Amino acid sequence: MAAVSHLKVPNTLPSSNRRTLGLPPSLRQRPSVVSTAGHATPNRRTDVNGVPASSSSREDLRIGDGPPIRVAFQGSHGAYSEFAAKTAIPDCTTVPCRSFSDAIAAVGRGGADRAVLPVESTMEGTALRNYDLILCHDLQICQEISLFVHYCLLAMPGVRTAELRRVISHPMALAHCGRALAQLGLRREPVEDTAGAVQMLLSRRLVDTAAIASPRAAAIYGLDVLADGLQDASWNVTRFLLLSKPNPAGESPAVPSAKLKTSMVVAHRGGSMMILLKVLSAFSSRNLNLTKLEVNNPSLEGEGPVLVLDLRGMGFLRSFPHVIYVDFEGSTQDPKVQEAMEEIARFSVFVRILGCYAADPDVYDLHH
Ligand SMILES: O=C(O)C(=O)Cc1ccccc1
Repeated sequence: MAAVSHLKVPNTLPSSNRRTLGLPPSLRQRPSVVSTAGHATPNRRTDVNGVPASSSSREDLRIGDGPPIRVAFQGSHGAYSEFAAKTAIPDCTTVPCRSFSDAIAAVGRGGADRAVLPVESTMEGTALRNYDLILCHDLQICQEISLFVHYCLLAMPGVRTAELRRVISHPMALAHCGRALAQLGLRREPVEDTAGAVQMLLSRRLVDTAAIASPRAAAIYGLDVLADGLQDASWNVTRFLLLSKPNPAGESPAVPSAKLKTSMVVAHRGGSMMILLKVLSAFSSRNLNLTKLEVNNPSLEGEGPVLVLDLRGMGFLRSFPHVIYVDFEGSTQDPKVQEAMEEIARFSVFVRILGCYAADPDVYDLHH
């Protein structure tokens, strides 16, 4: 995906979602944070009907009356993506994969039922190239989950900070802890994933190297936590999407109580600002709330056009220099949404719905 300039529509959460759970003041003004403290699997919010408010009914129907849902993730056990999967579908079985592409391929060949991908974080918006993968494959977005990510500095038992010379972790983790790592004077080396970095410390018995990973990874692999909360920003949230094979009828999830959300990509002929205004108008004129609006920026060097799989017929990849990513509250079953889509189709080159799923504005916190 071309680098995306961040014209982001702030997350406007309905006031009813603003619940705090005794969190430090710095988090109070944010969306509610759901505590997972002390739970083998995170506790779940349910609505008045006792229906888990944020998972689609398909997941809950399968839980208890069929084999566990298998969720493929990139990394090793203890990776943040694995925790995101366990938070989204507590009874799932996780399937570690070498890369995000492998996680998607696992769903395509039936080795997993879902793939979970980190797609954006509060620190640098959609800096992750995982939207490319979603656009290039025929999977659909079926669930979202946001994690408050705590980065810890882990080292082999007994190693002291003064003995460290370098630190290894997933590129995003290294980026999110830039200030702290600069203060520690450690040389940063990116590896596949955070839990994989921990395994590397162990397998190579590295005593001059630390890893940035989750508190869970420290517990799983028995490493010392030399520091916690290394992230530069006090509010460090990563949003993950769960992908599944398209449901045959293409219908929206029958989720009785939660708000539905739709993600889509709009390709256009250029003149982004004018197109942007038209997209905004198509929704605002119908009181449809956007939760994400980002445009690509093909003028940035090294950022080519965006490849999108056109699902019509046998499916073929198309290349678009100008695209806009939109998430909005509502479903394609809603007549007002259908009117907005028809209006957008009139001035764009191509529109693809990436998925319709239960909106989950809460932020799940590993620690609290
Ligand atoms: O490497 C991991 O643990 C991942 O799951 C990728 C990641 C890295 C940093 C924040 C969120 C997800």
